Amino acid sequence: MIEMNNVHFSYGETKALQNVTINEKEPIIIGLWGRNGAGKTTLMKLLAGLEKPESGTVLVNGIAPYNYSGSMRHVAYMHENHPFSELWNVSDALRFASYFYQNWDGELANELVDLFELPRHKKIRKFSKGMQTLTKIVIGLASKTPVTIMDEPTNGLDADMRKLFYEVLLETYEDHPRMFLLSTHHIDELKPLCEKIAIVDQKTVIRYEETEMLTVQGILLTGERAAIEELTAGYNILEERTLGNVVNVMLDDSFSETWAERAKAAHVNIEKASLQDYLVSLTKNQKKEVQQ
Ligand SMILES: Nc1ncnc2c1ncn2[C@@H]1O[C@H](COP(=O)(O)OP(=O)(O)OP(=O)(O)O)[C@@H](O)[C@H]1O
Repeated sequence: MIEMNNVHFSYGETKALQNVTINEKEPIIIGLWGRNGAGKTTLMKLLAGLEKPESGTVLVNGIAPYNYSGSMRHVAYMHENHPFSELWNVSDALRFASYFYQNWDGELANELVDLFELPRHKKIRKFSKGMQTLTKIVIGLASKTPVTIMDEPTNGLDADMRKLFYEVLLETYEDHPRMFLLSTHHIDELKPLCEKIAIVDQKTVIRYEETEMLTVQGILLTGERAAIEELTAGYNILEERTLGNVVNVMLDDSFSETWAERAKAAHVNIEKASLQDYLVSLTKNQKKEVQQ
């Protein structure tokens, strides 16, 4: 479904992606996580055919999307600044989308507009940020394109609407399995939906793994310095904080029963770090290593 091999891309003199390789054949939901400026948007633009790779190959559903007029049959990209015309209301946007997307599901689009309570005749440019996001969600889901890419799909949504979005995404995915690539800065909320997660950092994809494998990573240990040092000798410490006599560290290892027992025996408090905290520490750490 998506293939990126040794892809490099620059905006003029600014290198945005280097040596990116990510391949996925299955129609699964993928989370795309990275810090600001990591390269997520550029990666999505390359997959959507909005930019041409400087070198390397980009294929979506077997086609090279750049400059290919039929690319919208294969890939839909709902980006942050979606180009809604100033004149368009929701009905206009849905009508235009129905011309572009071969598998367009008008019935689903109308159901979602009602579900999200979007006013059909108000100009989209006058919508709140959350309402604009919901309009893009309607188009992305109803497009039923084999690869649907959504940039920060929960941007501006309140907690209720985020929940509703997760529910309808899963429902439409179950009815019509296809690939979704969803970028986010906040992985903990999105991770129950995602079978795999790609982590973009320092202009490349540093990890692409099953969500299940990633979520066990990251151990928080709190206790006296001597006990912590003995327990963690030989392990990769991602972050360390000292509060008087007490040290708190995050280890780059899988949380397990064995670790829980070792910590208990050493009178050290142990917790599983959240995936978000683990990824933030992991990518901070890589930054330090690069700067050295
Ligand atoms: N149009 C552009 N012209 C020049 N440089 C750009 C342009 N767009 C992005 N960049 C640079 O490319 C790099 C990757 O940016 P990109 O927008 O892909 O990151 P991102 O992970 O999507 O960031 P964010 O989470 O902040 O949206 C950054 O260094 C950014 O400054």
